[in-house]
Amino acid sequence: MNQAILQSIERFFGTDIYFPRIHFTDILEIVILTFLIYQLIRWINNTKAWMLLKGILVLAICVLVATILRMHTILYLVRNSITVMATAVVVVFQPELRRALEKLGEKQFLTSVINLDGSNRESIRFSDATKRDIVDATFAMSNVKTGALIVVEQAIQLTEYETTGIRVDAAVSKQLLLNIFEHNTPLHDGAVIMRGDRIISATSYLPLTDSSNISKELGTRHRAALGLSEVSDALIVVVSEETGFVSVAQSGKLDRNITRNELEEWLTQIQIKANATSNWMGRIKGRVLKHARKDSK
Ligand SMILES: Nc1ncnc2c1ncn2[C@@H]1O[C@H](COP(=O)(O)OP(=O)(O)OP(=O)(O)O)[C@@H](O)[C@H]1O
Repeated sequence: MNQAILQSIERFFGTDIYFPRIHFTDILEIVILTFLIYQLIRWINNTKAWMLLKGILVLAICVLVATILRMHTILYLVRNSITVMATAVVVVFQPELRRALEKLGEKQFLTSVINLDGSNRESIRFSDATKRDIVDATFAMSNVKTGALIVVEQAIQLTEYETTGIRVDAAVSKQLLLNIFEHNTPLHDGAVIMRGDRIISATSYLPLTDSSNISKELGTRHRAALGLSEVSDALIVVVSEETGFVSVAQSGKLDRNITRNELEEWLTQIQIKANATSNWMGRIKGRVLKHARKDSK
């Protein structure tokens, strides 16, 4: 039957049709390539590389036109300046390239897929009481226009940012958050980092985004929130000192001027995600332990 279909297709196209055999490794290769291309497109979209890509496209069109019209001098110049241009691209995009390599080096890229160091997933879950405290404190500060920057850590550990601030290690409460961000107190500057139900640090310094998409009216507090969201999976809550508006940054995007219900929704989403990861890791750990026990008998 299949042979008959193949023959009629061959007759239709008037040529031999060759269907290669597909192996498991081919499928794996397709999956890996799809994942890498997707990550590359996301990276290009979130950085200045998008502008570079547009520049390269314009240049490619110019070269094509020059080739069609046989403009030899232009083609000669393009041929001879390719090495210089490639070096210039590396120099101009050095911060982006460094960040991409750092991401790989710090295992953040891999830990976002699997937990390599076996760190306790449960520790990143937070309770409903913590969620309520964050929302209450955020909107209490919003009402009186107290600036705040709250980082809710997820799967990627933020140790390098935690160490730029002052260690707190205290249970989350609305009162503590209000106290930390109170004007003219030693801990009010910078960001608070939360892990699970605990505040682990205050006055932490976060990396600033250099994205040109962010509104000009937003200053460094919002730039810091967006910057951290570009290099980690954390959820960052910002209260503007100028307007009292509450915004949330995640995955390189800033959701501005959100309501109380929307903040609750954002926090519930990551709570659900943390639970799912924890259950998934728990199941794998359970199976590994079961096998280990069986082997030792
Ligand atoms: N890199 C950073 N990491 C953590 N916190 C930062 C960072 N940069 C600035 N901040 C915090 O932001 C404050 C300055 O906010 P700024 O007025 O520049 O920002 P903004 O986005 O306009 O916010 P606002 O609307 O609250 O004024 C600083 O006092 C500091 O607490």
